[in-house]
Amino acid sequence: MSSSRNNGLCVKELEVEYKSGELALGRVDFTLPEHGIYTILGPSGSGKSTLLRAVSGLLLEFRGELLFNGQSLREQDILIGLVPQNYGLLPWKTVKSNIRVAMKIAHPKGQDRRSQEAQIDRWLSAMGIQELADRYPLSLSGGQQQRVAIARAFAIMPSILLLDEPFSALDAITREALQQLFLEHWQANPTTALFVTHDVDEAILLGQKIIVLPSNKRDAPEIIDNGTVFGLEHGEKRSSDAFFAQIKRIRKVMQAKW
Ligand SMILES: Nc1ncnc2c1ncn2[C@@H]1O[C@H](COP(=O)(O)OP(=O)(O)OP(=O)(O)O)[C@@H](O)[C@H]1O
Repeated sequence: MSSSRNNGLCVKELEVEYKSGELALGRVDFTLPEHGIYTILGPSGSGKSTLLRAVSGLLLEFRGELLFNGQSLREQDILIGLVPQNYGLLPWKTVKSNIRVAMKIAHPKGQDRRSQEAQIDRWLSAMGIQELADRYPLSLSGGQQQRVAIARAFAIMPSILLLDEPFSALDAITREALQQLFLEHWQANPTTALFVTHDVDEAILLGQKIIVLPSNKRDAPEIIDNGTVFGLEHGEKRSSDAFFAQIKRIRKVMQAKW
């Protein structure tokens, strides 16, 4: 069971049906290697958030199996970070306290107070939001709240990081800057990441593979290898031939399956 083939997050024949009988997520099968990053594209309602909720442990009823490094995900003490669509910040806590609380929950016997505070400051500054440390979430713009949510997700150092359209509220320039920032931090602090997006460019820029969910949940998802683009310098990806070839390929899949 410990062969390298099994290393990472294995999503095996996962299917989710709500009590109403509605299929929320058609069958999905993939293995995301440890410290790898896959992006997930799909039309509205195709089950992208449902997939993340099942992996995160928020959704307990599903068919299929979730394994991490060859063993059931639920039976292991694995730290999973989730950046939900609505950021999930506690409105009654300041930015700094939001991160502090998450770190305390994630690592109850963790660092002493001084190194914890230094760690929080490091993440706030990495996300360019140190001046917001004492503000409350509701006084921040959507983009600022997204930065806090991402800083918090990285600060707890999860083994698995799940991101549900984390850059959706951002203008194009800020979005590009945060994509680069996100990749830099993911490379420096490797974690196994699933990144949901509506944006085809973003899926190609950030994923080693791209999982395209179909609108008909009886159809199989398409899993597209994106190693050629992913291996390029981030700043060179958008202008590469490989990037344009991927856009064409994904558009074809979207025309057939959306
Ligand atoms: N709690 C629930 N009870 C019943 N059905 C649900 C529930 N949550 C989601 N669904 C249904 O499951 C399906 C998948 O929803 P999900 O939110 O995962 O889609 P999505 O791809 O993330 O959509 P979007 O891109 O709009 O965020 C939808 O048809 C939705 O209506």
